[in-house]
Amino acid sequence: MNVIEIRGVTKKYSQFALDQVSFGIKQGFITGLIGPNGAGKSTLIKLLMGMAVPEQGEISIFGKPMPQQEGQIKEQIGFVSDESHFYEHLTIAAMKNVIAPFYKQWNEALFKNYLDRFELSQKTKIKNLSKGMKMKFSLACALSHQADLLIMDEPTAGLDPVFRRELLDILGELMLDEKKTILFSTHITTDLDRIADFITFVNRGKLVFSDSKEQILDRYVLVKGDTALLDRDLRNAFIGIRETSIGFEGLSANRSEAERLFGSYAKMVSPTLEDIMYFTAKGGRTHA
Ligand SMILES: Nc1ncnc2c1ncn2[C@@H]1O[C@H](COP(=O)(O)OP(=O)(O)OP(=O)(O)O)[C@@H](O)[C@H]1O
Repeated sequence: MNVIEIRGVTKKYSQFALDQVSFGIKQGFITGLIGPNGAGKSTLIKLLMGMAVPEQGEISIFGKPMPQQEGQIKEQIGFVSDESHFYEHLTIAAMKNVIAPFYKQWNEALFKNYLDRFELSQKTKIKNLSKGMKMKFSLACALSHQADLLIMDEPTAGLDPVFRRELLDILGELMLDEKKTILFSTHITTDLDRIADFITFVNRGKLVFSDSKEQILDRYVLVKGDTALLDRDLRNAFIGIRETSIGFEGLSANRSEAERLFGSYAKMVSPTLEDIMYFTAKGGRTHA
């Protein structure tokens, strides 16, 4: 079952357009939303959170239309963003008192539990929190109203490796509850190598793919070989290619075709998500 359905969504800014994007987010899994800087990840998340409205297309969350049923939908969403939406002059306790009444299911014991776990004091003022501490507070708030869907915009940006790993462990723990779903945008793809089940990739405002991580890594192949092997047709078989004095590396989205074209003359290796993102962004093309 899909918790989020996005159909033909278009959002235009003066210099950028999110163009006819469609995909679904499956319940019970972690989906990573990836794309290079300026690809449209935050714009997509803003549309999901009702912070921007699409010019075309439809968004439904838990089967309800967004933004028409925004209030009900948001009860079920925990939102974590790297932009702080808190009042800087308030303490954690005072800020919590502003946030908690918005949620019917706010659980004070759970909130205190997360503050202890994240080593945050209720008395600290928001303005005195580091970036990582703000992220922890934001996560504690998102988790304390027992939302079934966690939407996180670049949650690991600016975090040290220790807390990054702790955060990924917490997300892994949450997934033990099969009803929970996490959508997590990042350009640090190694975080997703660890925990994501599905990957949605946007590039220059277009959807490149939205698929299970296994299927993606089965389909794509990185071909490495001598540049003398390449002619124009073979170059065009790649989504993106990098040539150096010692040879070429090219990404193909069709493993069997690459094997047919290059046979044993080139080396085939499995790409990482970072390779897929790099070559696609460099090639500048979208592909199915
Ligand atoms: N309110 C706005 N008005 C005009 N342009 C905007 C607005 N919001 C975003 N953009 C533009 O839309 C493009 C996509 O931005 P977005 O923040 O969605 O990208 P992103 O994938 O989240 O990038 P990053 O990884 O750098 O955060 C950018 O070129 C940005 O300048």
